[in-house]
Amino acid sequence: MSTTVFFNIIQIFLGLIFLRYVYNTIYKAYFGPLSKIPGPKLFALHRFFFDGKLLSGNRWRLVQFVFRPKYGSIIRVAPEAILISDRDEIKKLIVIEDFPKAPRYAGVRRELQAETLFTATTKTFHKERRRLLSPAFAMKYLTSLDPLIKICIRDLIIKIDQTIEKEGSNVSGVMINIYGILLNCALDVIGETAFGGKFDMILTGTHPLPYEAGEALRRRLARTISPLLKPFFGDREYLYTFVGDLVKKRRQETNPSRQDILQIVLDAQKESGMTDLEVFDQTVEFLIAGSDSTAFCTAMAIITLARNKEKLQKLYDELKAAIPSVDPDNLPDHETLKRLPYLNAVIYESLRLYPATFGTNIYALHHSTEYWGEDVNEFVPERWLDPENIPRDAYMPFSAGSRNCIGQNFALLEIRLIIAALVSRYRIVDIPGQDLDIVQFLAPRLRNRKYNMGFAFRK
Ligand code: HEM
Repeated sequence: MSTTVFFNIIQIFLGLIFLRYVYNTIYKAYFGPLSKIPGPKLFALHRFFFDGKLLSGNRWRLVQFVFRPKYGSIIRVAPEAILISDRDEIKKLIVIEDFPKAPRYAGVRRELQAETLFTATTKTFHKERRRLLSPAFAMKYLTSLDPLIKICIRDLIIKIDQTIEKEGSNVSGVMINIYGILLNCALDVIGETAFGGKFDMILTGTHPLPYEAGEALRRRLARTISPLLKPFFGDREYLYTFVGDLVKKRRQETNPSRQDILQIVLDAQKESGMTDLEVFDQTVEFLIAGSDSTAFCTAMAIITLARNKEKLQKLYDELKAAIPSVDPDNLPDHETLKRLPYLNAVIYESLRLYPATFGTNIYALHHSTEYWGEDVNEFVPERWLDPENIPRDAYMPFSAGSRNCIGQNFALLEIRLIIAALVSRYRIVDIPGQDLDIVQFLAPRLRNRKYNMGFAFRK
């Protein structure tokens, strides 16, 4: 066979493969089982169009403000992806049918096969891992983590106090980057409760571990684009060494001094035969799942309060009656805080307006006039004071069903303590003219991790 004929055959062969691909793509988009679901037809051709929009961080805006009004509560956004914001359909999917998570979650694993609680796609694995780790987040156990969380809130107050004392305060107080400082606080809290000690992010502003955990996540996501990228985006050594040393040190203690999340994971290891790498994966996962999300929610609650002065005053009045004074060595008691109706109402309402969710379209569920009424976009904590007002199944800031957030009580405890401490101790003033530029890559956050607010001591 001549070379020309050989190349012609190869060309025809490749041409046929290409045609088959084009045919399948078009067939799936226009005639496949999902073709009846409304959505942008271009996006139905290839996942690339929807994924590509993620790079700017503004994909959530496109979904909420362009697609949702145009296509309704069930939208096809890729050949095999739909977004749902109808409460009955969401419930059916994640509670009643309890569908497993999509295979794409594997992308954030260390290795494609290395399942973790958050990324588990196998039901049996998830059930067992959840059973093993649940004690770390049980309400009773959280009470013993309370003093560890307070160590970090103490730092938060000391840091803000020092800034006010150093810079003096004018009418609107000293400028504090509320988002930055609350992110540091959330990182310190996970450090203190799951990594044997806070990272001192609040006091020093830097520690390699949180950076390295974020870097590992970015590298893992990059690897999902193509396995060929693995040599360029491999994991770095630091995380493994840090966690490895920590675990070794803890195991050497005959009578572990700290009953923290790390200890629960190590106890679970004894019971289940988890490998050291699995212990590593699980602790790093808590850092990733629990820091940006909690920081975002706490910061949005404080910012929204400061923008609604009457509500801020109402909260202050409630706190003042319940906890007369707050200082670094006298922080509010969570047992008292969890019973304060307006504090809880503020937190629930802020989580409604700014949910830190992934997956299904919870943002649209929380912003639906059909469920919440005409004031859906307003900050109305009062709606939470009467449980009858809350629409059933239309509120899921921590998701629902078997894959709901294992850390939700932990997060609520932390958010209550922080908001109560800040509102009781400081006069907090919004500084107008700043953009609340929310971007979402995995969880939502403020674009530059920055929002300045005025802080002064309350008289
Ligand atoms: C306000 C703060 C938080 C919010 C809004 C939040 C929200 C969520 C949501 C919506 C999910 C479901 C995700 C999905 O379906 O893919 C989830 C799962 C999870 N969250 Fe959170 N979370 C918060 C704080 C935390 C904290 C503090 C931790 C741990 C220390 C944590 C650990 C986890 C884990 C491990 C899962 C996976 C649970 C499972 O699949 O069984 N979260 N979270």
